[in-house]
Amino acid sequence: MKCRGLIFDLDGTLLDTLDDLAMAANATLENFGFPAHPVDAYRYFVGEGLRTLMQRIVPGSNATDEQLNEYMVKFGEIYTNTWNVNTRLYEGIFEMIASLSAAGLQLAVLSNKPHLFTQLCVETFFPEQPFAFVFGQRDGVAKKPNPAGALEIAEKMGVAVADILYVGDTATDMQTGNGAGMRTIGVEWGFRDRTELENNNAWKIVRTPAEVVTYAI
Ligand SMILES: O=C(O)COP(=O)(O)O
Repeated sequence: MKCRGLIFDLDGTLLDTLDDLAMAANATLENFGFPAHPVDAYRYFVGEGLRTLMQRIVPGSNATDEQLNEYMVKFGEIYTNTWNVNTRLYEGIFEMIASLSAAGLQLAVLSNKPHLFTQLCVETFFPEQPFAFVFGQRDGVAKKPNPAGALEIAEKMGVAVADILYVGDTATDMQTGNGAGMRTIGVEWGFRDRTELENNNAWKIVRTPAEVVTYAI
């Protein structure tokens, strides 16, 4: 075994959530009379949690906390009903998780998506519950790239950080894993490009989920 545990990012790594996130965010903008953004722009808007997403998509940069809270509530109302229209596992993810799980490795998800939506996504797409720990953004825990969530998972797994692979698709993910002292794997099928992963010191960069398995087992 080349590691004892793996932590996965969710949006852009396990699940292609881009269309549904963009649709709900644009519907939120429309609700408040703001212009929509092209779906591809959301590749860069998403990644630092829901509050930051709202800050990035509304015009100007002077929204108050109260306004941001209102936007977040509206987004939540919309996304609750529409999160699963086009969302799907990336090709090869199901098989990758099945192989890692069958090998007895401990698996976890760590996302900046709100915690309840993270749990909903994982429960829906992985009904066989291969992940021992599933954490989205939670009150009281610093979001990624702060390594707090990754370190908490390592402790709960009872595995040294050097024996954990952290897999994600963005600079934030590479910074999180590296900051926790884990080896980071950047995935090319996600929201961002290879250069971003290189510039943020990915230990390895992979083109397919099957390659992750070769670094793990
Ligand atoms: O919803 C977000 O902001 C990002 O979610 P992720 O951490 O799973 O990429």
